[in-house]
Amino acid sequence: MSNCLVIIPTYNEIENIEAIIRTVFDLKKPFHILIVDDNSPDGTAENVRELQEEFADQLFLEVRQGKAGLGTAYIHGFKWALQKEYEHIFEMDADFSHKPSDLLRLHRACLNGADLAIGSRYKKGVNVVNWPLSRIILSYGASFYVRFLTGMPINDPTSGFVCYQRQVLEGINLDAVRFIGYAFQIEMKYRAYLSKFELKEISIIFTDRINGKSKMNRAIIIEGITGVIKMRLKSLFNRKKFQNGPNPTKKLSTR
Ligand SMILES: Nc1nc2c(ncn2[C@@H]2O[C@H](COP(=O)(O)OP(=O)(O)O[C@H]3O[C@H](CO)[C@@H](O)[C@H](O)[C@@H]3O)[C@@H](O)[C@H]2O)c(=O)[nH]1
Repeated sequence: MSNCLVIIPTYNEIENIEAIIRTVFDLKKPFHILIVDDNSPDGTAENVRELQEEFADQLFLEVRQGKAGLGTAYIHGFKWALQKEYEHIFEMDADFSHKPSDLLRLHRACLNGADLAIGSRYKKGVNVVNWPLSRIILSYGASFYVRFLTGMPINDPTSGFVCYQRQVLEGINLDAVRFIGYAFQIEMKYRAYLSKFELKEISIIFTDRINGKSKMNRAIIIEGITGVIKMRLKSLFNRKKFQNGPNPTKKLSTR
């Protein structure tokens, strides 16, 4: 039994899914993988089912009815993981924009005491390869915007490459998480930050996908811009709702 689960949300990732799964299973650490697929029309889930015959005890699949957003896909995955024994739960994109071998670096940071390790594109300059300038400006600008509004000392709050200690997910009220697009990444980090968990950024290089398409759209951008202001105001007026905090009774023993 592995104590590390990598959650990969997928929508139309047929060109990447098999390669990313094989690459993670080839790493030195025995990771498990949970794919949360939103009934992708391109047959991503069927491809995963075929691979489950080869990786029966390591590869899991949850298929939802339709495209319902990256945020709710992760919440679904977190709840699934918390019903099992996993101690470290990772988020990673399916498209190789996050280098699977960096999972080991995020894991090490959590083993060394971080509650939440963030694969950070902006910890040391701008480490993004092959994104158009407009996307870099949007993403980098978003980091300034979030830091300015929330005061959270994180250079890459929208990063989708993360390792959570189990106790962080147990300490956050997952049913209260509101964002469904990429702003979900900001909300999770903000809730963890307000709950006094230790967040640590690990510098990574993010390389834009070669295969398939980004699911970024206007609604995701608008949710990010307006949602962060609402989130900040809510946290000012009702801080307790954001501050579940570490729950010592739920902490796992160090096995
Ligand atoms: N199940 C599910 N998966 C989804 C959905 N939308 C996107 N995904 C999956 O989520 C991952 C990230 O989506 P991309 O569309 O590839 O993201 P990106 O544009 O490259 O965005 C990156 O930058 C964002 C902003 O900095 C990050 O927030 C995001 O996590 C990612 O790293 C991919 O595995 C994609 O299939 C959805 O509605 N449902």
